[in-house]
Amino acid sequence: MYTISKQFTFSASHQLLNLPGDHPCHRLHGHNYIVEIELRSATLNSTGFVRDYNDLDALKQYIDDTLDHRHLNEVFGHDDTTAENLAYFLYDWSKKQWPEVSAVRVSETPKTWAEYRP
Ligand SMILES: Nc1nc2c(c(=O)[nH]1)N=C([C@H](O)[C@H](O)COP(=O)(O)OP(=O)(O)OP(=O)(O)O)CN2
Ligand SMILES: [Zn+2]
Repeated sequence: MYTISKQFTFSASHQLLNLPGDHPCHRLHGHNYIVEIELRSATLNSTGFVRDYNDLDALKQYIDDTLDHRHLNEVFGHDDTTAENLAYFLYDWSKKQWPEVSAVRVSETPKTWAEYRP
């Protein structure tokens, strides 16, 4: 099995309003998010790729258009704007574009990663 991955970044604000009021993440704050998309395949195409990394530029465009420099609670229309939910949201969109997508990971801080992998 072959696995490839590519990272994308965006900046956004959010508030986890379902946390207790004294939790720091209840307050308005922002992150420089890192999104990592993973694709898997048992075979390679005629070029020797699982898929050309350049094909994934559509995800960069989607992230720029929908998430970058936005308030995530407004984008999603709810207050559970967690890294887990972001990972699922971006997995769901990406899987519809590229069937080889196997997981999406989201980092909010240098020490944290959340992953959605069905
Ligand atoms: N399972 C999750 N836990 C938390 C999430 C999340 O999305 N999933 N999000 C947050 C906050 O939005 C933010 O990411 C804070 O994370 P945290 O690691 O607490 O960041 P800090 O910099 O404050 O932590 P240090 O321990 O000082 O590094 C919270 N939890
Ligand atoms: Zn946060």
